[in-house]
Amino acid sequence: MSIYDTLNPMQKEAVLHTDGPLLVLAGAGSGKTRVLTHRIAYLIEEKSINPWNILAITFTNKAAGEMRERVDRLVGFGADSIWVSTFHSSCVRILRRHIESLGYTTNFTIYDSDDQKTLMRHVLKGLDMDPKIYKDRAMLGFISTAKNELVTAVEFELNAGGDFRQKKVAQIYKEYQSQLKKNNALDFDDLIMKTVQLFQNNPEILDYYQERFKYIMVDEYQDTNTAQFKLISLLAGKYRNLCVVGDDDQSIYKFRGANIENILNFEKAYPGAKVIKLEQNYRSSQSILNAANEVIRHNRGRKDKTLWTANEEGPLVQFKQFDNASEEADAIVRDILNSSSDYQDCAVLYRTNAQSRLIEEKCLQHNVPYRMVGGVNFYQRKEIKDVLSYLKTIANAQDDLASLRIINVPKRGIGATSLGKVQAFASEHGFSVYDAFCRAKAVPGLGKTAEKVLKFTELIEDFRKRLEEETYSIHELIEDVLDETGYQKELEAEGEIEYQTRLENIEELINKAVSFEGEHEHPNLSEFLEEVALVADVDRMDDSENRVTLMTLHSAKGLEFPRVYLSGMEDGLFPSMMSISSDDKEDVEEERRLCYVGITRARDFLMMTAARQRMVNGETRYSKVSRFIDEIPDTLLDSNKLEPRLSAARTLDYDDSGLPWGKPKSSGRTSGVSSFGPGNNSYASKTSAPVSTPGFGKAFTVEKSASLNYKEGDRVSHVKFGEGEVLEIKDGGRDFEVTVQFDQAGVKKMFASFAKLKLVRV
Ligand SMILES: Nc1ncnc2c1ncn2[C@@H]1O[C@H](COP(=O)(O)OP(=O)(O)OP(=O)(O)O)[C@@H](O)[C@H]1O
Ligand SMILES: [Mg+2]
Repeated sequence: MSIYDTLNPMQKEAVLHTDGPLLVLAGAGSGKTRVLTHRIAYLIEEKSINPWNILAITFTNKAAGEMRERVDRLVGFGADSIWVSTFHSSCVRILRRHIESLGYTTNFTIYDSDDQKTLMRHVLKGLDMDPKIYKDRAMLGFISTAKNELVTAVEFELNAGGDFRQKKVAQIYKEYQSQLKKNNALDFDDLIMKTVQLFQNNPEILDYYQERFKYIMVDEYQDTNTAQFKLISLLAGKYRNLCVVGDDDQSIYKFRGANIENILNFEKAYPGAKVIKLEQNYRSSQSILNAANEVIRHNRGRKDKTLWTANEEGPLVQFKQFDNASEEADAIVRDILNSSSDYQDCAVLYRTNAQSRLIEEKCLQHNVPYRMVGGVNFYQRKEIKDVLSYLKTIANAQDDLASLRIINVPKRGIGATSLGKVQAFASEHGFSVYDAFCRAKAVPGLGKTAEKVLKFTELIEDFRKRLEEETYSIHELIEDVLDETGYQKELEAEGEIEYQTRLENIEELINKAVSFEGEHEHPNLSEFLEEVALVADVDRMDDSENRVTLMTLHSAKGLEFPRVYLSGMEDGLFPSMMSISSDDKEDVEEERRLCYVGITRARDFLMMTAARQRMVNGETRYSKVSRFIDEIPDTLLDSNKLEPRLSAARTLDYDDSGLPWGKPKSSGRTSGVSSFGPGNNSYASKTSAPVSTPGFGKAFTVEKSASLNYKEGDRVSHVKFGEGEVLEIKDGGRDFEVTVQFDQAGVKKMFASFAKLKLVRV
């Protein structure tokens, strides 16, 4: 039996249609991604296309890796010469070869959102603009939107006309761009836009890539923006062998400039295009698919399509409403424990990153291993950014942000005033900051500080020399940087817990370097930094371990899990408050698509949950059940939503604002939430007296430390410090502060959620 026999007739048709434009427009789980992988195999095996001539674009690096693996399995050879990568990674590869024609050098740095913010603040300061009026995030937002639409700073200025504010933004955009250039750096949006410019200005380079990529495929096409659309149009312009697959119902990146028209107008942009629709879902049970179809049916302005499945009916979709978010999280984790599923088959999805904290805590409490995708991105952590800044300075002397970040980390007695002088000197002579550091003696007024600065540059130069030796590896470099710069010593001085966590993070970076070295024949530092800059959050998921996955709905796109929990189904959270209060109806529709994405990640089992009461930004919010739940007929739900339920109140007490909380769900549609705050109940206060809960006329007492499974006087154990006795547990606001007398390590004070203490049963 050939691999193509495992496809249904429509899928097969899509695989066999290799020449000319093709759009596969189909709902979730209908095998779009599978069509792409089989198509690649078919091109190579049956049509004898050179793998070298194939370009496949995926949405995340993880998806790229999976696709490569699947193709590898199908064809068994040649897969490594196919370009399977994200838009950003493909553009980086192209720019690394050709960017010089745009006036950058090929060792350019890629700025992440933190770097962008730092740079923006610097720009606003330089332009003497009030950061309260011109907020860095808003300005970066305008610039990003412009870039996604391929609008340059100059065009932006022209478009601004007489509009005062727009003119100011134009000025900021211009300066931001010139600072990027000065730092030989590109932001993420630049990667696409510069590649488009490169192709537009250099027909011979475009021609080279058109010849190279004779067959182009794009997954998740509904989330491409104008710049990406242009890029693809340029590349496919000559041979038109372009196959895109997507689902207009899963377009969830409008806020990043995704243009749903790209998919809806594909036939206009590519006259004669073949369009194939797939209607059979292979992923989900009938119950799950029914619920998904019901929700998405409520969107207007969509191409009508109904998915069916031959899969089993499976259990009804569950909906459970809890009194508060802590109970919700607790119930989810308990349900995972009670199920017979492997941890790795379970995913907990949420609308906002902030929701993950409670779920994480409950996992820790119940000893359920988990991996969190997103949240505080590993690479955003201070110590990681510090070490990477050293590496960036070593790799690229033009990266001012990096050099400025570490010149006085660890402390070298080089103050802000001295740095001001160096920067002034640098801009006067057109040097990078690092080059100015090297000429510290010539910087006016630097005095004795010059020596200190030169010591730093000597160190950097020394590292560079070592790197020239072939036997010297990146992970050795990191270790030497930690040691010889005194960075590690300074960390040690911060206190045990801080030091341990930070060091563990750095160790993880070293591990990353080691595996990078294993994967590359000639590992080089710039490439390592590039790979690190491009790891989207979702790429940190490691399938090899048996862990529950916690992730936002956005990062779950394209993935599937046997058992899915969709948490926080509350109006005001999901759909978000912003979408509800927006004048644009389309905003709630985008949230609804996100809900559809969430539901359709599940294969066999789906539980949706809501909390009546939740802390949001330090305020207690009382919410009604999400309208998306209302949209699913009761017959399709196994639900407790109509039963007013009194909490078992194990862990929390409630604020006594005198306001009703979470009225039992009414049958009418709701259009918002009430937010009362600030609440006083992020955790119950230890000293709190029994409080009465309005609306229920019943009082309950709460034992604060109930959410920890140990108390003062108990024996506990810690991964690093071993066993000890709990001396004190204090309410530290967001977390408990626990003081422990360890047998070996002495007295330590730590936050409960970080310390991960385990009760030792004696
Ligand atoms: N013809 C088929 N026979 C058996 N299984 C299939 C078939 N087509 C797809 N599948 C399976 O169905 C699941 C969903 O397929 P795939 O991920 O390709 O769907 P998709 O349309 O890309 O979904 P999404 O819209 O979520 O990205 C996968 O587990 C895939 O292996
Ligand atoms: Mg897919």
